[in-house]
Amino acid sequence: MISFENVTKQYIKHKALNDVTFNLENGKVIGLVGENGSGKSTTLKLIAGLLRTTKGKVLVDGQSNVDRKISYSVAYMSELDHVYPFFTVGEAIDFFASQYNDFNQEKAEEILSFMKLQKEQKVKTLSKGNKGRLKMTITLARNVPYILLDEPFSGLDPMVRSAIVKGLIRFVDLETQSLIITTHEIKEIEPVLDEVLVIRDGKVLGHQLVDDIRCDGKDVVGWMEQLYEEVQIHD
Ligand SMILES: Nc1ncnc2c1ncn2[C@@H]1O[C@H](COP(=O)(O)OP(=O)(O)OP(=O)(O)O)[C@@H](O)[C@H]1O
Repeated sequence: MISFENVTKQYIKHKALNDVTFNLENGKVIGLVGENGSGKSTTLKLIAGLLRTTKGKVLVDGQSNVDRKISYSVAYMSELDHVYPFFTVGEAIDFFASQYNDFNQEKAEEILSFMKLQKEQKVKTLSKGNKGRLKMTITLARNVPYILLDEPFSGLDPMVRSAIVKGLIRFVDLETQSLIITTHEIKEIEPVLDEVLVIRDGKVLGHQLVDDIRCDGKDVVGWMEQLYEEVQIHD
């Protein structure tokens, strides 16, 4: 389980997260959504142990996010390009396999083929969308309990987005893994989501099981619109 206990994260003067508390249970696909600058990437970076909290605690299976052992539990796909551009796709896969004991090369090959990437292609010649596919491949190929994807679908052609969203779920074993995704593509991702966490101005605006949203006769976008309307009335 991932727990945020009264977490504040302040960058110089700005509070990206402000006294946030929530728990994310294991074995789920969780969408972390909200407007630009609301604090989604900061939340993922805290879980990945890349940032320290200003106040409060982030715990992953009871262990502090800044404990070095966190890297054995969490695979994090950043928004940034972090793959050496002069590698071929195949060399990039070999490199990450050499860096992580939990990297499953066979699974990486399967995901590459699903993503329609050729091993001979040079990383620097890949389009933005294909670089994203490669980063997703590298992250999903790790056998770790928590997979974090930061904006994995940006740059992907809208025509293939839904197919990729549904396909990538095949590569996550929800018996042993959880998938947490930040995204603005809510409609495309909704079919695979178990739970949604909405962040607004560094606060949790809503946290709900998708099944419960559907029981109320709404979809995720409709539910979010209602949340935003309610908060605007109170602002
Ligand atoms: N390294 C940093 N230094 C200063 N401010 C930062 C830094 N990183 C993020 N911020 C600020 O913190 C706030 C939250 O940023 P964050 O990247 O977490 O938002 P986000 O919800 O992921 O946004 P987006 O959807 O645009 O990616 C923003 O106001 C952002 O400008």
